[in-house]
Amino acid sequence: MLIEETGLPGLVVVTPARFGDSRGFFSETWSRSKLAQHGIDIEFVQDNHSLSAQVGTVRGLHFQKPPRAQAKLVRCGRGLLFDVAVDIRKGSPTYGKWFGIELSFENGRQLMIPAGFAHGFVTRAPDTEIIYKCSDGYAPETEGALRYDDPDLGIDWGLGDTAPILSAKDAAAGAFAGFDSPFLYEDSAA
Ligand SMILES: Cc1cn([C@H]2C[C@H](O)[C@@H](COP(=O)(O)OP(=O)(O)O[C@H]3O[C@H](C)C(=O)[C@H](O)[C@H]3O)O2)c(=O)[nH]c1=O
Repeated sequence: MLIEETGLPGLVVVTPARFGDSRGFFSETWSRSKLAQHGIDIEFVQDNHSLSAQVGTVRGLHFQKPPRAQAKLVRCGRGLLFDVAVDIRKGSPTYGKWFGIELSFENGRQLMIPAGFAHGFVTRAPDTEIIYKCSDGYAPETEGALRYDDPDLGIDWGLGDTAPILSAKDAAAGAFAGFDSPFLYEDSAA
């Protein structure tokens, strides 16, 4: 398992080993003990899996507020996506900064997103499936959202002039300016 830093504290790229043979490959896509050896000990309680049929589908930027905040371990089961995490932990040295990475079945990469980050992605292939583990269950009453194209976040989704496919919820998401984050850096780092 390879762990790579991203420049945003706590946000890392995880690439599990793949054991290839004449049949294909085997990979432990999640091992609590192996992650714990790298200081990442999270009890995941829910797996999510979504399919986005069209290229240019944007889901996000979403988070659940404490006490139902979710850490996520994100991977791509099929297709290609650009996964983005935004540090929204007040007091963080990288508050308001974002990191993005292409995840695909082929590259086998995963993004380990601690609580205190907003999460979103854009699809770059048809019929793209995202699969991710969450450290708390679904609590819609605690959900928050920020606009994917917020000028203060300045995320480069690689959409060019293409208008994304958005849910009504995401089209109505709030601005980062004036956002009163419920996350404190020390809380997330705890
Ligand atoms: C998140 C979630 C949703 N749902 C139901 C609620 C709706 O009937 C339907 C679609 O929900 P939503 O439009 O919120 O799904 P996404 O836009 O993919 O939201 C997710 O997208 C970003 C990328 C995330 O990181 C979050 O996990 C999550 O916010 O699934 C559930 O039953 N359980 C759940 O945990």
